[in-house]
Amino acid sequence: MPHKVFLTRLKLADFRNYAGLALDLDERHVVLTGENGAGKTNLMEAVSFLSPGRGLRRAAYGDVARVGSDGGFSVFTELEGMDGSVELGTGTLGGEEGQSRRLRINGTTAKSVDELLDHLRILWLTPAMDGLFTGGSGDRRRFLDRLVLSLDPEHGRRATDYERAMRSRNKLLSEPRPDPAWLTGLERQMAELGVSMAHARHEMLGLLATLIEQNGEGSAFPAASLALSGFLDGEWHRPAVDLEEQYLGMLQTGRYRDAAAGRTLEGPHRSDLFIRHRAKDMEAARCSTGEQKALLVGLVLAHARLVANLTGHAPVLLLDEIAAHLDEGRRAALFDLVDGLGGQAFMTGTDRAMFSALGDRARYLTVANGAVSE
Ligand SMILES: Nc1ncnc2c1ncn2[C@@H]1O[C@H](COP(=O)(O)OP(=O)(O)OP(=O)(O)O)[C@@H](O)[C@H]1O
Repeated sequence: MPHKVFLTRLKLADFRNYAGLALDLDERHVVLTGENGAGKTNLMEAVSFLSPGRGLRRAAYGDVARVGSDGGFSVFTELEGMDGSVELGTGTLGGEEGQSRRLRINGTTAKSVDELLDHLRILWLTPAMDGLFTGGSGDRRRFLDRLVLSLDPEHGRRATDYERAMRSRNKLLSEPRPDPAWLTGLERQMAELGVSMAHARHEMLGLLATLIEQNGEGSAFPAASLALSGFLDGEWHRPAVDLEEQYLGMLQTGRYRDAAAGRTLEGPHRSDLFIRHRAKDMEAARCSTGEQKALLVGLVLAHARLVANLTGHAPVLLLDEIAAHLDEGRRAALFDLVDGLGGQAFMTGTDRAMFSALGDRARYLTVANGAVSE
């Protein structure tokens, strides 16, 4: 059984509709119920800020700070974490400095919010992800990159550096006579970063596929088959150095075309994740709404299991409105699966009765107007 990571205390200040909140928790799951607009998702979003990035809404920090506050917000937690008990505090100061998020670990300022990954992994599933299979490829790439990031903390930096090099190359190509040495330098950077980014994505899909294979069919949630395509397809058995040279060559021969297009037309930023319902052998986008939701739940649970297996620590799960579209049997099966992962899960819904199958495995809290009560 993986080691359990759980929040024992959560404190918010000026976070969305919470002027202030202090909540003591224990190792049980947390069920948040309340009317629409009460602040359930906001509370989950606050927990999602205990991972690097902009949280489960991908929000601008300025939007997160409570309207009427001075523009900063904070999220503080005490945690039984991957490295023992720890206090984590994160937030922004507002004003000019409001754009970057600070992190303090046991009262000491950390170099980067990436250090959160030393203490916990957080995965989430929200209604906004319902369109994952039918929406644009950017959403699926981001979804995949979050999966990779949960196991490989370097992935985020590689992706950011790749994007930065690509933007510089695009800008340089828009100039009348770009410096070829500078261009080659940027392209070499893109080749190294791009290949290692794509490599990490392929590796993640391979691990996930093996885990899904081992678990077989027969769960309440269907198994998915996953494939990445659109960048160096069929080449991933070759050594990374060869692939870097190949991509570098593609960038160099594509300069005129990319200059005309105003963007880089080939690279890992163009690949797409193809997801199929395995038992039906049907692409996910063509499955029914309910089937898509079940596939997504299955995928997130498989990923959570993978994180638990590989790190030895079960991730904290944020499941927003997860029970709403499931029948009673599926709901009970979901709760058993979530509980079986061995981590702490936060779940929201409008009706407490929907969670009855969880019994005393969860703590039940009511949210109203940015306040939480038993
Ligand atoms: N920066 C902010 N300052 C103050 N209030 C905010 C801010 N951002 C959002 N809100 C408010 O927070 C409220 C609660 O939103 P939240 O998404 O948490 O609701 P919820 O309980 O999950 O509801 P639902 O069941 O409809 O999903 C909304 O009324 C919204 O207007």
